[in-house]
Parts: sequence; C-alpha cells; structure tokens
Amino acid sequence: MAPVKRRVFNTKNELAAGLAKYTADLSSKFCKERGVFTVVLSGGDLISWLWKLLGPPYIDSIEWSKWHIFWVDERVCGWDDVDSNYKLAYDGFLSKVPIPAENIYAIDNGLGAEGNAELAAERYEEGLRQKVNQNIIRTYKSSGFPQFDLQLLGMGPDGHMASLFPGHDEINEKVKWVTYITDSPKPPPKRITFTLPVINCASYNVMAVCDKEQADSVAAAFTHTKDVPAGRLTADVEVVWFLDQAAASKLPRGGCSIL
Ligand SMILES: O=C(O)[C@H](O)[C@@H](O)[C@H](O)[C@H](O)COP(=O)(O)O
Repeated sequence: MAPVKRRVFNTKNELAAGLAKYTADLSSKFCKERGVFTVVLSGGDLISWLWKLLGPPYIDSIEWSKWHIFWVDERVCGWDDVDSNYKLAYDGFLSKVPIPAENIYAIDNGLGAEGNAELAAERYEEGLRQKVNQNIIRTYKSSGFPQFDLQLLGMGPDGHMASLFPGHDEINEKVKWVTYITDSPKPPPKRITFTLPVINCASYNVMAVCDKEQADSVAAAFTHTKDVPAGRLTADVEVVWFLDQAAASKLPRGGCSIL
C-alpha cells in the first residue's frame, strides 16, 4: 500500500508553491525516464492553485512539450460552456504554457454539447486505450488499467473526488476505465469520471484541499469514519494531501507522516 502523506501550509500561496515544486520535480523525473509526463487534472479550485507553475523558475525549465493532459472528470457540456473543466483549465493554465494542442485530451466536444454522458464516457475511454497503445500512457502491472504519472485531484465538502460521490454506485465500478453519472449532487448533473481502479493506479496522487468547509471530510478521509470517497484514494507510489490550515483543522494528530 502506498504511503499517504500530508503537507499542511499556512497560506494558499505557500500551498501553490509546494504544489508547483512537487509537480515540477515529477515532471523532470518522468521526462527524463520516459520522455513523456502524463498529468491528470480535475476541476474546482485546483486550477487556481497551479499558478506558480506559470512563472519563474518553472515556466522556462519545465519540458512542457512532453506533457500530456487528461481529466479525471468532466462535466458533460461543450468546451466553451462555463461549466466545462476543460475551459477552466484552458483559461487558467493550459493557454499560458506551451503544451502542444495535440497532447491535450478533452471530452468529445460534440457529445459534450449534446449532453450524451454515456457515449462521451465510452469515447473518452477509447481515447485512453489509444494512448496506451501508443505508449503515452503506461498500464499498471498485470491489471491492464492505465497508469498515469501524476493526478492532481480536489475534494468537495461531502468528500467526493473526481465525480465519485458518497452514496452513489459509480465508485463500485471495477471494469470500466471511465464511467458517467447523470444525477450528480454537485451541479451540473451530467458528468464523466475515471473509475476508482484507474484513479488508484496512478503513480503519484495529489489531493489538494483548502478551507474549513472541507475539514470534516478531510478528517473522515484519514480516519475512515464515514462514507467519504476521497478516503479510498491510494496510488502506486504515494498519495500526498496538500492542505491549508483550515482544511487540516480537524485532523487527529499523528498516525500519518507530516512532511
Ligand atoms: O468537476 C468537478 O466538479 C471537479 O473535478 C470536482 O471533483 C472537484 O475536484 C471537487 O468538487 C473539488 O472542488 P473544489 O475545489 O471547487 O471544492
């Protein structure tokens, strides 16, 4: 079982600095070892915490051309919709770094705009399989599941991660790589999402959470005291929770490494 670590920061700026260094170090490791770096983004506040990567020293030192970008979950809508996680990431991050457009794997725009969640999930999974066949994405040991290098995740106040919500059955999916939901408690209702086995096969999983609204679920995730999907997060190499003081305020002391 991969170690689950937590890092607690005094401010969001310090958290953003920690996140940038962690990401840049892994970028350098994977670009050197594999010649590519597969990065999975989520929606929510995460994108706003990536801003330190957009300035020195990272903007000029990261090998952006080797990055390949995927989404752990996406709202079923067109790319220009205000709800789109692709649009959020494009406006706040991807449009400001030189990642080749062909290395960015968004939901199918037409199926998204049509609201076809089932087919959009199938199409996204097909796309992942193509990238496995092209050796862009590795597979995890003998399981055949895709193994991403780094996933950058967020958690909602109810403890959901990706679009795996407490009390919803999608979290029990064991075969598909990508599934869908049409009654998400967090709007909008239609989403596609990586399944738990795919999320947990990643080499490195980062869970970035700020603010006191999330504090109860952060504590529950670490103590497994209630149905919190994020409490089931693991990884191949390590999971690191990046927390601000407010989000960490209800954590029991000890039991986990604090870096
Ligand atoms: O599409 C989404 O809604 C996100 O991918 C979602 O899973 C998000 O990561 C969490 O809800 C945390 O969101 P916040 O950071 O905004 O709390």
